[in-house]
Amino acid sequence: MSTMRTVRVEGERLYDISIGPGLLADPVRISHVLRGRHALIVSDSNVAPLYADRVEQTLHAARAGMQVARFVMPAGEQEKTLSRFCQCLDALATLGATRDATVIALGGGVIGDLAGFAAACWMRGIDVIQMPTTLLAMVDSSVGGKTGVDLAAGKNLVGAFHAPRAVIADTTVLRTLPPRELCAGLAEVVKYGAVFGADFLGWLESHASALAAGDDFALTEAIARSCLYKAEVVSRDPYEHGERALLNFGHTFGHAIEAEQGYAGAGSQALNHGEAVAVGMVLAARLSSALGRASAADAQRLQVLLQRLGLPTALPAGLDPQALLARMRLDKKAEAGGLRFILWDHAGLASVVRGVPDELVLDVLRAA
Ligand SMILES: NC(=O)c1ccc[n+]([C@@H]2O[C@H](COP(=O)([O-])OP(=O)(O)OC[C@H]3O[C@@H](n4cnc5c(N)ncnc54)[C@H](O)[C@@H]3O)[C@@H](O)[C@H]2O)c1
Ligand SMILES: O=C(O)C(=O)C[C@@H](O)[C@H](O)[C@H](O)COP(=O)(O)O
Ligand SMILES: [Zn+2]
Repeated sequence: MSTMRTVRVEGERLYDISIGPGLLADPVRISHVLRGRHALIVSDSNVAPLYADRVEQTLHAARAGMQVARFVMPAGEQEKTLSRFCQCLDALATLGATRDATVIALGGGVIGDLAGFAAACWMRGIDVIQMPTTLLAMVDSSVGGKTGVDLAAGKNLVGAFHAPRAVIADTTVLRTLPPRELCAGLAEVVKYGAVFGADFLGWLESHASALAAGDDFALTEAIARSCLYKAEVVSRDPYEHGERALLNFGHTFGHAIEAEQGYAGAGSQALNHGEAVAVGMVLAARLSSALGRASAADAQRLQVLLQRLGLPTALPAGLDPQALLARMRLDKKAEAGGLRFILWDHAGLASVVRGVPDELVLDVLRAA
């Protein structure tokens, strides 16, 4: 990958997303966004052995006299918990982190969400620099400032909006990403095409093989285009009062699946976030079609693309439709008046819809 790309996120907290090879070892870029004398690198048991030394060296080179500590937690969605969050705060306390300290979130979306939430809460808010190491984190979770942790009762139920100081995405780290995780990231990429860009959806169809094979050029292009879509939306609606909710396409079903399965992690058979969103988008498209919005052919087109990208599109066996529906009632889009879904109209267009009958949702789940 040779091209360097920058996407700016506007709004009350303006920041840049830098995308390109070798950025974890670039002290100049990070020196512009580093303050104070304390930095806590938050990472997981897979990523830290690969990349934490490199980042620590870069921090020292960027700023003389930096005190750098690490909080390394076990990998996996099952670890995105309040108890790990508390341990992360303890690590900030041990470091003696002052209000000008920086949290470095080095990892996938689990690390980005948890570390970002710790940064949001420590002394009521310190800087976080997102250094995403999965495709999913590069295209989605590192951007936009949603942070938080899961509860057994549901995904991301505790959290805060806390925009990063910067996002630094070193694309070379994708070479060590397991293929299953690469595919998971492609699900969120497809989401942007489905919801915002018919042209982009077509581009994804014509580059599906290259993307699934991890082609450098195709991935860099997909990351930059996804970040542009997300940056535009979160710049206009940072706190999800309106159109930002469209980024939740597929997530009402997807989050219910993740929680009902007990979350992905060591020894678990559960779908990971990207996979659950892939299934969720297919179900949302079918629900849209059952309501006379999207055509059945469009729903089928989405399913075929996701399958070509190595993603599941069927509900895992053994999940009870009623239990999934009950999970959806704790979705953050739900209101006292009932569920709200992001439904699909056609490629590039989706809407927030209230008043979908429970029976129709159950029909879609039973048929999946
Ligand atoms: N805040 C947001 O806006 C937002 C958006 C989308 C998703 N999310 C959240 O993100 C999470 C999913 O993120 P994810 O898919 O990145 O999962 P993840 O963080 O669990 O990472 C996936 C796996 O890849 C490993 N890994 C990461 N980078 C690697 C690398 N370069 N080389 C080798 N292994 C590597 C990790 O250790 C982990 O085992 C979910 O919790 C989801 O809710 C948040
Ligand atoms: O940034 C957003 O807004 C999103 O909805 C992006 C989603 O891909 C992401 O999974 C997010 O964490 C879901 O947010 P939630 O508010 O439904 O928990
Ligand atoms: Zn998501």
